[in-house]
Amino acid sequence: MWKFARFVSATKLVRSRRFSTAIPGPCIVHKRGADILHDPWFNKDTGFPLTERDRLGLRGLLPPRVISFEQQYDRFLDSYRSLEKNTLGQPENVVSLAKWRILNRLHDRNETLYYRVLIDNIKEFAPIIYTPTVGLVCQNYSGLFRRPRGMYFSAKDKGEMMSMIYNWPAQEVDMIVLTDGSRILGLGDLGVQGIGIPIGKLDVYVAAAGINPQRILPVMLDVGTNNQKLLGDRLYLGLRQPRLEGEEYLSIVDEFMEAVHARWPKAIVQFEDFQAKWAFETLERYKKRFCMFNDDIQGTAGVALAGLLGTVRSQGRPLSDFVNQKIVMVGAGSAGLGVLKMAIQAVAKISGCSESAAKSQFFLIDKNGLVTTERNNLDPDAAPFAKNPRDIDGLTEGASIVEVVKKVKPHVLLGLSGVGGIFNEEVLKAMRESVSTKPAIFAMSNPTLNAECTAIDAFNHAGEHIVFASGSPFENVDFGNGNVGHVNQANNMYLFPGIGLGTLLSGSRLITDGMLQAAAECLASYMAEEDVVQGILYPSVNSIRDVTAEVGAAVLRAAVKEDLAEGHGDVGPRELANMSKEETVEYVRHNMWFPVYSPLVHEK
Ligand SMILES: NC(=O)C1=CN([C@@H]2O[C@H](COP(=O)(O)OP(=O)(O)OC[C@H]3O[C@@H](n4cnc5c(N)ncnc54)[C@H](O)[C@@H]3O)[C@@H](O)[C@H]2O)C=CC1
Ligand SMILES: CC(=O)C(=O)O
Ligand SMILES: [Mg+2]
Repeated sequence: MWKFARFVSATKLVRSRRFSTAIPGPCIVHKRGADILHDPWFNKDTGFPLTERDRLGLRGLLPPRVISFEQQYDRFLDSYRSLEKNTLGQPENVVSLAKWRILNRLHDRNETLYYRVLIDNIKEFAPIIYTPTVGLVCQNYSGLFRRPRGMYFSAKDKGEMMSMIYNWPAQEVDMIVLTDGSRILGLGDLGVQGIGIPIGKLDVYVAAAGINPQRILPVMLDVGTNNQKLLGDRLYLGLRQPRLEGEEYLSIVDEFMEAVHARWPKAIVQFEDFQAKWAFETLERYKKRFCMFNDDIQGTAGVALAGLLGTVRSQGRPLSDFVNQKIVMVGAGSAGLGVLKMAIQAVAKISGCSESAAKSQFFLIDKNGLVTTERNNLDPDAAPFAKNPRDIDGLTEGASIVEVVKKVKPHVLLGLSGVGGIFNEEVLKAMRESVSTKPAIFAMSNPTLNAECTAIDAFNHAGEHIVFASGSPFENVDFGNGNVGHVNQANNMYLFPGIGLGTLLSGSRLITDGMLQAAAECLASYMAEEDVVQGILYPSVNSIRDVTAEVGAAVLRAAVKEDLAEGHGDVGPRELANMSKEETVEYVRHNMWFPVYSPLVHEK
């Protein structure tokens, strides 16, 4: 079988220069000829040196001229730029899908070049392989489908998963992203088409955390769909049946988790884009049994908390002032409730008060308005955050967003509702009355059209002095007076890669609240004071590998502190425990996979 460590020794050598001349270690390959050209992991296209063409039976299968990696890289970017030029003026969706296609074709053909292009240009390509374009790809998946990527387990596979898991060709898997397609971004139930999300998230894992792409596995758990349009679509590729519910549903997820654990006991499973009820239920069910976390609940919470603490700093106030910040949360689903829970824990920790006392500053709104204890059929997951009518003078059960904002005058208005434009002009103008010197508006829903407001509307209506963050990227806003409104991207992509990598390198078999809190605290303290006072709460996506190294190290050290670190590869728990903070960051950085062509050596 394949050898997996081929790039590790070369990592350091290559990082220092864009195209190093240092020779990386060899890679053993067990195939020859056209089979190599058709394997995107080994394929170098026209980059195979002549000696390698001879050794591997490739002579005559390629045009004679050898093209360097650097030339291939430039050639790809040139064709990408021509595509941009040729599609000028066409509808945005058409252009985005064309860009996704060209990247996807490279991904299918030559992984080394694909990931190199992605890593070097992450800010430009993240919106294509991740939000917002990945949403469009999921919506059009059945039509775009050319070849499978990842694994598909369906309700029809019940009883077979333990053997099916061995159909995956790689011997080792470190990172799995799993979805059931029931809540894809803010786009709802997309059934099997949601596979685009695990694929996109794992691309971010490779780019940001340097997880070896041979050790990743995107997974779709197809338990049916309740999306009538898809059920009636003749091209739909998933099971044509309503979603399984109750014990039937859970037995499928159980079987999958057992199968993964049996083959790869240390693989980390990231649950992604499950509808809220199953997101919460599966997290409680598995978090003490398997190495897993829910990104929408836990990753988002950490990123949002870092942003909320940033807004306190941006007001020039000490972090201890977080306890006095009034926060209106719009959206009581997996993401919104996850954020509330973590933020309330932070207030309790900072102030030393009980969690129930810490709740007083938070107001929760869902599709039926302000959530209070007077609500009929109050969702049990939201119940702990429901307001007692006695404590909300002048507001009643079901009050609208604008009513709550006008009355509370919050420091922060945070949207995780999935409803585009819900922070309308009236709501944004009401934020002008905020008690904060720098009111903050977080429109965190994805993709772009589902954002609660646009950046332009936020600055126009709420004022140029606000702090703004969105889940999908927007351009900074030019006020035309020499000033610019900075747009932050508040997206869990700043945390999940570090959570995964830190856990992997620690060798922990669980992901604890302590490890997640360490990740959030690390991100919260990442930005320098001079940036934060200008409303820059998160680093540029361009520095995502640096952020991930820090976050990964924080997670690893938390695992060591909790005595959960069993070590990874040759590095045992004692060595991990003896590393200083700086050494841990360097260790994490050093273990990031980096794409370069290695000499291929054939072995039978
Ligand atoms: N920026 C980021 O990193 C992340 C963003 N998200 C985004 O957050 C959104 C929500 O995700 P989940 O919580 O998992 O979804 P969900 O479906 O579990 O929850 C949505 C919530 O919004 C509420 N809601 C719906 N319509 C509303 C309205 N008109 N007014 C007020 N509230 C309304 C619902 O009652 C529900 O409580 C999605 O768009 C998702 O893409 C999710 C995770 C991370
Ligand atoms: C970013 C993300 O995880 C979501 O929108 O669901
Ligand atoms: Mg998600």
